[in-house]
Amino acid sequence: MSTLLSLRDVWVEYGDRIIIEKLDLDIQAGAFVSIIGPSGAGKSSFLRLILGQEAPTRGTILLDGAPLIPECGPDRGVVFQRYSVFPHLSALRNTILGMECAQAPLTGRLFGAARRAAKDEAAAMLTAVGLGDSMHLFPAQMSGGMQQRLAIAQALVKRPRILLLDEPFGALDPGIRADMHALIRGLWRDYSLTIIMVTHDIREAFTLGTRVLALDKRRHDPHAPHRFGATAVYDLPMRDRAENSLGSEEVLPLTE
Ligand SMILES: Nc1ncnc2c1ncn2[C@@H]1O[C@H](COP(=O)(O)OP(=O)(O)OP(=O)(O)O)[C@@H](O)[C@H]1O
Repeated sequence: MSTLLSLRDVWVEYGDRIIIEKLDLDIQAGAFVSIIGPSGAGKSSFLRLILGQEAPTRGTILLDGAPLIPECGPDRGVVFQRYSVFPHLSALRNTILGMECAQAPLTGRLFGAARRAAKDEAAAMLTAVGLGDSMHLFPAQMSGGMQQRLAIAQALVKRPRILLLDEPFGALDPGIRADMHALIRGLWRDYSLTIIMVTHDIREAFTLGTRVLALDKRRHDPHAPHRFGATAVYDLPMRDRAENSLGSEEVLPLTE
């Protein structure tokens, strides 16, 4: 597997607060990386760096060996725990909109053949996430799990290579979450994605990840809590992609 992302001596600081310090990391194409760590460790900040929403205060991030441009590119998609959709648009229109913004950034609209192609692709993606029968529903008519499926469809319809998940299943019931685990594993395999997922659920991290990274501070100063930042304190290889894919239909019960 080739190296997709390289972080070298990456620091994130807000004023005099050090959030991430000296992070050195290589992420291989096709990996499913779970990120765990205590609240405030900088997990979401880490995702924002990869998404290009923020630039590191110091250090370099390379994507395919070239410096990552600090702007959200179409090669990276993201799904958050709390998902905001356009309430006045159906699932299908919400999904098409994602493509319109990517393909026609100036007008935000596609026309003619391009629009028909976008509609077909959006419909195929909604079917892939299990919303084939719900394309015409509005968000208010959908359950939390269905809305997260829609969020995943919106992210994937732009065909990103990297999918960033920020506690995507945290607000869902355990049963629904298990279904979502099977779904995300299948999509990861079928679309040859590289996934980086932040989760507070240790079991979820170990069940899904080919690699589990724990972000935390190595050093604490009780008098100056922000003097030291978090880094990768554990980096655990779990299993390879083939092994992980084998279990994609298996739904593990979650105990909470
Ligand atoms: N734009 C910002 N300006 C100042 N401080 C920030 C900013 N963004 C994040 N922080 C601080 O950085 C720290 C890390 O935040 P982050 O959201 O990355 O942590 P996290 O590990 O994802 O936390 P949680 O698990 O609670 O979601 C927090 O103390 C937060 O207050």
